[in-house]
Amino acid sequence: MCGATGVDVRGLGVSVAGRPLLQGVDLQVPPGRRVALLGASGSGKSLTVLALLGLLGQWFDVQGSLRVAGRDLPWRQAPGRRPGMAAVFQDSQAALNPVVRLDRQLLPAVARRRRLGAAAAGRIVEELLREVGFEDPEQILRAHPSQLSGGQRQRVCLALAMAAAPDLLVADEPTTALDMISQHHVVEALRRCTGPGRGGLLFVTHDLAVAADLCDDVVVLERGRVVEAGPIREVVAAPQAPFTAALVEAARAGLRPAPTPPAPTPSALTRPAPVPPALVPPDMTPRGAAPVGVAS
Ligand SMILES: Nc1ncnc2c1ncn2[C@@H]1O[C@H](COP(=O)(O)OP(=O)(O)OP(=O)(O)O)[C@@H](O)[C@H]1O
Repeated sequence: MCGATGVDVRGLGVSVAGRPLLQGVDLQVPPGRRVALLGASGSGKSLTVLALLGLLGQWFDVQGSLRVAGRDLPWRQAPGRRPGMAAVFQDSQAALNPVVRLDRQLLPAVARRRRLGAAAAGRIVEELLREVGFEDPEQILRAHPSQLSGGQRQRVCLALAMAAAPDLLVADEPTTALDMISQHHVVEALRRCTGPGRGGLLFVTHDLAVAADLCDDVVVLERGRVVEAGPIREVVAAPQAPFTAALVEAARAGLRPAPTPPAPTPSALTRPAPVPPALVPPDMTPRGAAPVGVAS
């Protein structure tokens, strides 16, 4: 549904009681492209997402235009009515009913969204769960949300979002509360569900390393304004805005291995845990520095 033009936000401004919160935000997500929306806490990422999904409260004044597949859309629309869009949020616990088994949540939702009978919906649910990385979908379907880890719950939410076969998936800080291994599984699931030949992705995060691993482009927000935008590899290699340069430097510092401990024979307890290679985008390692995850 996003057609050849995808999603095109121009001059988005949001204010409340005359106080500007977003100003002149431009954001494009071409079909099948993965775009990171990056910014510090309070920079305006969530407001941008809410505007995109049509979910901003009436008390916000909104300016600018939103075109999806060449069609102008209003800034407010009833939940679930945005054509071609689906979303996952940070709090996967709140997105699922904790006291209802997952099969009783997923099957009716998929049957409704795809207009299928129970048997066909069951097959689609299994396919979706496999796509987000579950080898045994039946075991997941028999579980209650509280029996899953945060990362597993997030992938269930992703499967549910993909039931709508969205042209644009909005993932609002889906990995923020997760440990590195769970984060890796969620990132790989997002990679499988979006990209060329699939829908586009708007990946909202404050983590540049994860964004660089997953996304093609980046839009950097600072205090409600876009301070940098472009292909993420170029931005990481040569950030123009001071804020982006600080983010790149911080990400590099965070990814460097800890100094070698003084003990002559380092044990597993004194060594930094190895980072899965897929979590470390190659161009985040400064020239001359040891690759992350390789014990020095
Ligand atoms: N309902 C509201 N009323 C007034 N100000 C608001 C409201 N919601 C958000 N803001 C302000 O808008 C700015 C952007 O908030 P937003 O939640 O979009 O930031 P964010 O980048 O998503 O931050 P975080 O990463 O912490 O979620 C902040 O200064 C915030 O205080």
